[in-house]
Order: sequence, then C-alpha cells, then structure tokens
Amino acid sequence: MAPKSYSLETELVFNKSSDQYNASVAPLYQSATFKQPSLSNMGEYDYTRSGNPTRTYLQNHMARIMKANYTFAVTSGMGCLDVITRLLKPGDEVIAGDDLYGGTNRLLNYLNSKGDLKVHHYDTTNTELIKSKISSSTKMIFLESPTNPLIKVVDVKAIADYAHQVNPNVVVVFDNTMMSPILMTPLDLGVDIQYESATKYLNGHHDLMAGIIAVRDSKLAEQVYYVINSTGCGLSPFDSWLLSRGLRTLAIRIERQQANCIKIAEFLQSIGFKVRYPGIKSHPQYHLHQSMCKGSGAVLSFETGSIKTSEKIVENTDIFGIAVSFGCVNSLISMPCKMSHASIDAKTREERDFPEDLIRLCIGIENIDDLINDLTKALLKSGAVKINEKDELFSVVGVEAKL
Ligand SMILES: Cc1ncc(COP(=O)(O)O)c(C=O)c1O
Ligand SMILES: N[C@@H](CCSC[C@H](N)C(=O)O)C(=O)O
Repeated sequence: MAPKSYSLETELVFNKSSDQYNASVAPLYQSATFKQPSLSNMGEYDYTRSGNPTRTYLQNHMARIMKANYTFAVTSGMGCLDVITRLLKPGDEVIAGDDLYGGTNRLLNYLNSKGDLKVHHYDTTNTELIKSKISSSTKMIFLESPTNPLIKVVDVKAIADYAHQVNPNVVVVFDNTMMSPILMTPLDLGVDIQYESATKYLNGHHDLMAGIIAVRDSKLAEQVYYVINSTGCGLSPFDSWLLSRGLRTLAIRIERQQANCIKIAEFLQSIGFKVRYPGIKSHPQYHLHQSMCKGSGAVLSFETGSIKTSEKIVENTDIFGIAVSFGCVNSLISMPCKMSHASIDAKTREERDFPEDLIRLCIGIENIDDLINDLTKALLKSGAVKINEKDELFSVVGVEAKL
C-alpha cells in the first residue's frame, strides 16, 4: 500500500520513527561504526561514512517533504554541487546561469579553468537564448530561481522540457535554496536533481552547515550515493539530528519571515526605492514566479545609487546583523559585492550588470515594526531618505534598478 502522505506542514512535524523505545524524537546515533551481527552478515549499517540511522531518518523525512524518491544529506550546499559535478566526465559541456550564487560560480569556474568541464554562462531569464544554446552535447544545466541576490526568475519547466527533448540524457540541476520545499517543488517542474543549502531555511537557526540532494531516478540516486560514500561528505549524525530538529518549524518560520518581507518590500517601495522581490507586482517576472511557487520567500535586494550610502545603511542597523547567509530566524543585511558574491571578480560582476551598491536583506521572524524602525533609522542616518513637511519619508536617491 502506498504510504499515506499528509500536507507539507504536517509532514514536517510528523514523526515516522520506529524507535524501539518509541522515543518522540528520533534518536541520535553518534557512532562511527556498527558491530556486525556475524562475520558473514554486515547488518544494515557498518560505518557512518556509508550510512547512519540518524542521517537515514533525516533523508527519509526530506524525501517526503521534497517529493523525491531519494534524498542525500551532505556537509554543505557547496558539497551538493561538488557531488553533482562529479557525475560529469572530463570535458563535458554544461550550461549555467549568469547570476548563480557566488560560491556556485566559483566552483564551476574552477572546474572550467582546469579543463574538467566546459562551462557556458548565460542569462537564464532569457528562455529563448537558453533554448538556442542547448544541444545534444549539453550534459548538465544549472539553474537557480529566484537568483541570489539579483532575484531573477527562470522558467524552469520550459527549459527542463526543452532540454530533455533535445537530449533525453541531459541532467537539469536546480538549486532551490531561495524557496525551500515549502514554496517550490522543482522536481514537479521536470528537473532531474534538486539541491538546497540546508544551512539556510531548512535548518533556519544558523547553527549548522548542510546540503540536501533530491532525485527521483534510481540510477541517478545510485551515482550520487556512490560519490558521497567514496568522498565521505555525508552529513554527520549530530548535524543530521540538529537539522531534523530545525526542519520541524520550517513552515511556520517561512510564513512569518515572508509576511515580514512583503511588508518591508512594500515599505521600501513606498518611499521610492526600486525593490527586487518576486512577491511585489512591479517585479518583471512576478506572474512567472507566482505560477511556479507558493510564495516569494524572505530575501529582497535594493539599490541606493551610491556605494557609500549603501555602506552607511548597512553599518547603521542594530537588529539587522551584518552577515552572509539567509533563511535564519533573525534578520540580516549585507552588500553582496563585498560579502557573499565577492568571489565573482569585479569585471564579471560589471559584465553581468551586478550593482556594486546592492543591499540584500534577509528577513527573520522579529516584530515587523521593530524591523521597519531599525531600517528607517539606518536609511535616515545614511542620508538616503529624508522626512518632508508632512512627516513622510521619501528616498532622495530615486535610482532605477536594472531589473
Ligand atoms: C543559493 C545558494 N546555493 C548554495 C549555497 C551554498 O550553501 P552552503 O553555504 O551551505 O555551502 C548558498 C550559500 O552559501 C546559496 O546562497
Ligand atoms: N565567505 C563565503 C561567503 C559565503 S556566502 C553565504 C550565502 N550563500 C549567502 O549568499 O549569503 C564564501 O567564500 O563562500
């Protein structure tokens, strides 16, 4: 009989553990080795690099949440990409977005520069351009949507369907870190491998690094497992246990983070900033995004027109911490060009229309009035915003972001 599945919110907290003592929380097997029942019978587990019950529990839970047949927990989001790129052969052609996360760009560039892969970066918001570049020699396609931090939206299904028509063996890879499984199910849109940095929303507390790889095809799953076992990047028992714990509140955290983010996007827009956020109608791909996702997440970016002004804003918030990463319960502020995306060189950033003054906000679950007051104080101190005779805030920068 097919296992009964519940709504995502229920699946997140529903415990399917079959623990011998009926522990309400799946136990932590903090053990590197497992004794064999006999010399000839290895038993279910022998060595934690190859498998561990706490990691299996997490993976089974994640598979239900991501609508995957197989998931694999590894030591970071970049660890996922490392495993996935190892499925390719030397010299294979791959297509990648031109606004992928900085670390993704760095690893792909590294492999390209060593001649391991031939990586071609294109603007993946231009579906026709991407289609024209896909050929029978394209072996893998790397997509991200909305992109971090320019919030560009990709037509995932159109690209995945076309790529599979041209080459049934192409592997379409999708980084779903920005949406999480609560807001998007990329496997339903035709991607072959979905991965996420679980360091972000999935865990939500910035107390661990992890990554999850999800697939439906059993052959791909076998290859992914082979690499993980061979390289030893499976997630440790303790981090698997911690991630299982963080995961339970994913739905409620995202609901609150997103509600706060929408209010902040509207606030910034109302005082004259051009805001990049797929949850507001002014986003050029608002309808495409809404057709693929159940929400818009809690990351937005905006420009001020001046690097100095942006620096002053970032340095004058209290509640918003100056830190990389996102998806955590507390709010963060950053300048991607100096922080998360500094690994993309300045020339490439310019070629890709990446604004140096861009500020990224990652919204947490704090009280919304406190967040808006904190931001207002920093905007006023920086001089980016002033108060008119009617006591209303207005932006004095009036910059038109290149969306
Ligand atoms: C969209 C995206 N994908 C992947 C990663 C890599 O994840 P990790 O930091 O867990 O390696 C990050 C951030 O680091 C990210 O923002
Ligand atoms: N120094 C790190 C930067 C990590 S950025 C983390 C996250 N993806 C974000 O977008 O903020 C590095 O070199 O990778």
